[in-house]
Amino acid sequence: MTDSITKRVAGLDWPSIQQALDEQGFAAFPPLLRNEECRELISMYEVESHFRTRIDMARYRFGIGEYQYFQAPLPALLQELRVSFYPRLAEAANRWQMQLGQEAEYPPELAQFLERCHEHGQTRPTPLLLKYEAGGYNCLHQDMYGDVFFPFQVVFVLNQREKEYAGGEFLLVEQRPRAQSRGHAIALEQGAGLIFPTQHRPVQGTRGTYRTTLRHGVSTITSGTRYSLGLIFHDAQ
Ligand SMILES: O=C(O)CCC(=O)C(=O)O
Ligand SMILES: [Fe+2]
Repeated sequence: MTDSITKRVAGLDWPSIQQALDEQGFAAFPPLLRNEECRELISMYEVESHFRTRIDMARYRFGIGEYQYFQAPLPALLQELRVSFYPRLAEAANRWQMQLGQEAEYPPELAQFLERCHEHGQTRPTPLLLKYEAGGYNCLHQDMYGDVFFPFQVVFVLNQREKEYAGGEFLLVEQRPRAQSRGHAIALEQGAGLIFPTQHRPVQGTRGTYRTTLRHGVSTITSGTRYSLGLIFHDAQ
């Protein structure tokens, strides 16, 4: 009973995910990581040698909490997640480019995309673990780390909502041109994830396609501790 991450990712309902991405810009999927895998990721948080950088969010006024960027080589589980999510998201990314009248620019495999990052001096891995305690939060932001960036990222919540923490919804705010912004608060179960846009998404209007701007964050954790795993596909400068 050890079906691989690759198999589990292939087994997600991709037609519905692609449709949700096109219609609302983001797509949640049911638990993909098992409880033991979530526990293992959480326990990695304390092992310094896994990480290249630790950020105390308050220090930069990013929020209250902390996160650490994994160091290369990534743990096998993360590498497999990044490699297996990428091709389907590249499909969506290229579809969105076409809708905006731009060229499909994302190669079909992660390795090719990372080569492009490396050519632009972006060589440091970006997958990260985040940890927030009661009172913690993550301000609305975007995660670009250089000229080259992938238009989607994925986040997983690693512990049990309502049992181990409360509050701490994932927030996504969409800024529409010449209109007020719309917010989504998304609660994720342990091991479940969300695919969301890094910066923009195309929306079909009555007079053609336009772009909205997205920012994401996390609402205040009201009790307990919340850990999450951020899967970012572009490397950083
Ligand atoms: O903790 C979260 O759910 C948000 C993580 C985040 O900002 C990211 O994955 O880029
Ligand atoms: Fe983020």
